[in-house]
Amino acid sequence: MAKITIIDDDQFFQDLLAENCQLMGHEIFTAGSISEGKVILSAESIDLLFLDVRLPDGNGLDLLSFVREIPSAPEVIIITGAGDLNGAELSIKNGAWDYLQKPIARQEITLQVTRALEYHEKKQQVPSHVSLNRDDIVGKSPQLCKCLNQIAACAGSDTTVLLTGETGTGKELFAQAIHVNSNRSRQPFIVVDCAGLPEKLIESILFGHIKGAFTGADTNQKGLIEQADGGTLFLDEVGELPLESQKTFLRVLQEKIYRPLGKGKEVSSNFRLIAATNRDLFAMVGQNTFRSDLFYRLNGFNIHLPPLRERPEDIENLAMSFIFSICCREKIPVKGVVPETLQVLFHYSWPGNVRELKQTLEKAILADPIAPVLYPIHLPSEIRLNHIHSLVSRKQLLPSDSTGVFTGNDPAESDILPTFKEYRKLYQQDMEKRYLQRLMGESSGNIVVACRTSGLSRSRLYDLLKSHSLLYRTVSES
Ligand SMILES: Nc1ncnc2c1ncn2[C@@H]1O[C@H](COP(=O)(O)OP(=O)(O)OP(=O)(O)O)[C@@H](O)[C@H]1O
Repeated sequence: MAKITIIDDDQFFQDLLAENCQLMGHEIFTAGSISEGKVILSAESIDLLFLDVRLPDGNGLDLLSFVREIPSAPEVIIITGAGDLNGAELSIKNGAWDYLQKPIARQEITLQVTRALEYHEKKQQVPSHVSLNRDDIVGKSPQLCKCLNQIAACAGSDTTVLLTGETGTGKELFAQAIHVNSNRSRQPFIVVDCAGLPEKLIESILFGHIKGAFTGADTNQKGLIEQADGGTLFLDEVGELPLESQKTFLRVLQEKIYRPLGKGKEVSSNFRLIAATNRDLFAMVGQNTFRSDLFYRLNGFNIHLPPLRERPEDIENLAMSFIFSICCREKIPVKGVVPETLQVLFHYSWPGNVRELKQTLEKAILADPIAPVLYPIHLPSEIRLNHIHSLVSRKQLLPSDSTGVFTGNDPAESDILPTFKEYRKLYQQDMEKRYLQRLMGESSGNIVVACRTSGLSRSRLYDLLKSHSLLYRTVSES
C-alpha cells in the first residue's frame, strides 16, 4: 500500500480520484490548497502526489521545488485544466512523472498510479540518488532511466566517457547533458566532428596555428583543443577517424599537451573528454582499423544508448514533446494527435531512431500546418504502409465484435474494403461508445452531470446508452 496525496480544490475531482486510489488499496491524504498540502507532505512519507496547477493560494507548480527536497521523493502527477499546457511541459522537464488534463478517465488514473508507483518503488532500490538536470532529454522507459542514472553517476567526475549507440539515439544530447551536469558547465563544450576532419588540416584545426606558420596563415588561429580549455571536448563519430589521424589524437588525449603550428613550445589544455560512436570500436580494434591504445583511452566509462525500437514506451512522450516544440517554433497552435497516429508511430521500427521520429513529425506538421489534429494521413506513406503490413501480417483483419461495434482494428485494413458509408458508420459507432463509456465513468453515473457535460438531453443520452448496450447504475440528483 502506498501513500498518495491529492492537492486539488475541485472537491468533485478530489473525491473521484481519492475513491479510485482507495479502491486500488492505497492510503489517501487530501488537501485543497498549497499550504494544507505542505503540512501533509512534511508530516507523511508520501509516494505519489497529484498536484493541481490552479490553487486558491497560488500556482501548484511553485510547490515542485519544495517537493524535490522531501526525503521520500514522491512522484508528481500534475493535474491541468485546458490552457495550462505550457506549465505542464515545464514541470515534466523539472522531473514531474506526468501530467493529466481534466477530464480524466478512471482507467487513465489507474494506469498512471500503477506505473508511477512501480517506478517509485524501483527508484527507492537504487542505493544513491544523484539529482540530474536532464534538460531536453525526453523519455521515461527503464532503459533510458538507466542511462540517465549513469550520467548522474559520472557527470560530477572528470572520467572520460564513451557514448555508444545507433545513429540518432541521442549521443550528442547525452554528451551535452554530462557537460551541463558537471562542474565545467560554465566553460565551453567543444564538438570535434571526426567524420568531417580533412586529414591534411587536422593538426591546424585541433592545435591551431600562429600567423605565418604556413602559406595562407594570415592571423593567429586558436585550435579546438585550446578552445576546450577548462571545459569539455566532445569527439563525435570517433570511429570514423582514419588510422593516421588517430595517432595525432592519442598524444594530446593522453598528455593534454600540444604544439600549435609554427609555435616553438608546447602548451597544455585542461579538458574533460567525451567521445561518441555508432561503430563497434572493440571489433574495429580486432580488425586493426582502430588503435587499441586509443580505444582504451576513450573507453573510461561506457554509456550505451538503446535504439528507439527497444524502448517503444518513449515514443509517445517524445512525439508529444516534438509536436509541442515544433508548433511553438512555427508559431502555430499546438496540434492534437489521435490514438491511431500514435499507433502507427508505435509500430514503426525507427532505423534512424529519435532523429527520424523528430524529422517525421516535422514533415507531418509542415505538410498541413493549419490542421488542428495529426491524423495518420499526415505521416509519410512508407511509415503508414509499414503499419498496414504489420497489421496484415498479424492477421488483425476482422473489424467488428459480435455486437457489430468496431473494436479498434481498422476496417480499411481488412481483405475487403468496406464502402465509405459502412466505414464511417463503424468508426462513428466506436467513437460514440468510447465517448459514452468515458462520460459515464467521469460522471460517476450521475445522469444530470453527464447531460451537463455532454450537452445531450436526458432522453437522447438514455437512447444512446441503450443502443450501445451500455448498462449503468445511474444517479439522478444534481
Ligand atoms: N531522449 C531524447 N529526448 C529528446 N530528444 C532527443 C532524445 N534523443 C535524441 N533526441 C533528438 O534526436 C536528434 C538526434 O540526436 P543526437 O544528434 O544526439 O543523436 P546521435 O546519437 O548523436 O546521432 P549520430 O550518431 O547520427 O550523430 C536530436 O535532435 C536530439 O535532440
